[in-house]
Amino acid sequence: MADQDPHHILALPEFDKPVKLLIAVAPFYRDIADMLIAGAQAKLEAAGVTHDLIEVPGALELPTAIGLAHRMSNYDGFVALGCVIRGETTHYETVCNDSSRGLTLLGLQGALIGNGILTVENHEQAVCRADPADMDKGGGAAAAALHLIALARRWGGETRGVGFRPAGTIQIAEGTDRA
Ligand SMILES: Nc1c(NC[C@H](O)[C@H](O)[C@H](O)CO)[nH]c(=O)[nH]c1=O
Ligand SMILES: CC(=O)[C@@H](O)COP(=O)(O)O
Repeated sequence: MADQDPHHILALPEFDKPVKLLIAVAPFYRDIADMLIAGAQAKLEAAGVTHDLIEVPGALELPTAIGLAHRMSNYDGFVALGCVIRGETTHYETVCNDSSRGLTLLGLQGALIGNGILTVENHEQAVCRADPADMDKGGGAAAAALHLIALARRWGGETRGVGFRPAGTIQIAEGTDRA
């Protein structure tokens, strides 16, 4: 059950200022995407935060879409949702590795992202991981984004538009505990 999933053992952070996230979805498998969305939306609602939702064709487009939103809008964080199922060729490795690495590189540049892209061998594996009543990976990705936003607010003030600051230059926001 989702409650047993290690990604759900941290209590959701609480925020004293509004938080807005972007859920970016690659509905290559519509049924799986809908379950991931439901899990992520439930988690964000439980945390009392708002969100927008966009869709792109596939997982390979998720880093580009999130990068655009990070540069051109003012979301506090992002949830990337998708499902990659192995086919006959090596394209699976490309889609998995490049979508994941793209999100990681964006994270290192200051975009606060929870990665809910499933990389599985078959549809059955995807269903139990996407199901909010089972492993709830969509909810887990949303929770991860919220924890990163809480960290950013603890150490660096508002997250909107915050970029990656070299070590030693982070401004400690008034009233927060020093890191
Ligand atoms: N095979 C899967 C894909 N493939 C499509 C790529 O993500 C991309 O949209 C295309 O190469 C055009 O750039 N995408 C998934 O999300 N899941 C798959 O299983
Ligand atoms: C993960 C994929 O890109 C997959 O759908 C491609 O299938 P195939 O390797 O059979 O072309």
